[in-house]
Amino acid sequence: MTVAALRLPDPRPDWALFLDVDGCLVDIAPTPDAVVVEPGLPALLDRLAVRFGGALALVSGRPLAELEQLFHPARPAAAGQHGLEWRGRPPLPRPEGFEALDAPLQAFAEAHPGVLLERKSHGFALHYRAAPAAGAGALALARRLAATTAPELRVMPGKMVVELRMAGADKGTAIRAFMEAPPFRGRVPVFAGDDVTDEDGFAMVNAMGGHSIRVGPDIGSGHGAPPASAARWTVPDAPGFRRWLAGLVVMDEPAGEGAGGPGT
Ligand SMILES: O=P(O)(O)OC[C@H]1O[C@H](O[C@H]2O[C@H](CO)[C@@H](O)[C@H](O)[C@H]2O)[C@H](O)[C@@H](O)[C@@H]1O
Repeated sequence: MTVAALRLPDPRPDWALFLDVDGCLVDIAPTPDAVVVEPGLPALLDRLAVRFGGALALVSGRPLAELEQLFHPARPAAAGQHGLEWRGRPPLPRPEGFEALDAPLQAFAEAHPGVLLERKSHGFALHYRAAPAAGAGALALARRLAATTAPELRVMPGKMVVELRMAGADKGTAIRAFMEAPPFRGRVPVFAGDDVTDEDGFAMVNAMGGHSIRVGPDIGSGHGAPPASAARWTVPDAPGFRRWLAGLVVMDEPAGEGAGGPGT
């Protein structure tokens, strides 16, 4: 099993940066719309994009429109909804049974005070951060709906959330797609994430000879024991990750790999 190293890789100008949003670029907040973007962050993203030859992308579970709103006036490359949504590409058709999910999910939210239903164009998220006892029920409901009503949807537990999203893409396939074209092609992929939903991204950059960075210790979804993470590097928290990110703007010329490299 991989054991994440307790430090971060030495930066190199030939990196392509892939960044998760919640829990990395912004701290986890009580509700999705309560997150706070640090005032200098949009400008930092712009400067990093320049630093890495344009090879910087957000890879998030959030819809693209929200990413653009959050980081305005910066508008970095981005894949939304866990790799299902791409700027400039026609939206995918909605999966069979999608509309029929709204009513039972909304009924669950109404029956469990504190549970919040987030609607996306190709998925739903039942947030139970304010009602942790509802987590098991939310997961059971999502599994039942996926099995009986919408077979193209996948159940994906995350941080105090159960997501139902269309199959066919994930953060790993999103990173691979970015890496197939300029300005990403030929670079070393580096992906940072904090949640179990980021594991596909970690596995992909590992397979491509890149760096996987886990932000924070609690990669688990809250459902049972935390799964082992494929990430090879780790940083204790999101503010620490953002400090490291800020340092990349002023990095020296190629330093090579740090002594010892990541833990294995
Ligand atoms: O892939 P990400 O960019 O990390 O997005 C994952 C999900 O993040 C949001 O939910 C999470 O963050 C909220 C705000 O901090 C928090 O309240 C919630 O408990 C977390 O699960 C977002 O609402 C989802 O749509 C994203 O898929």
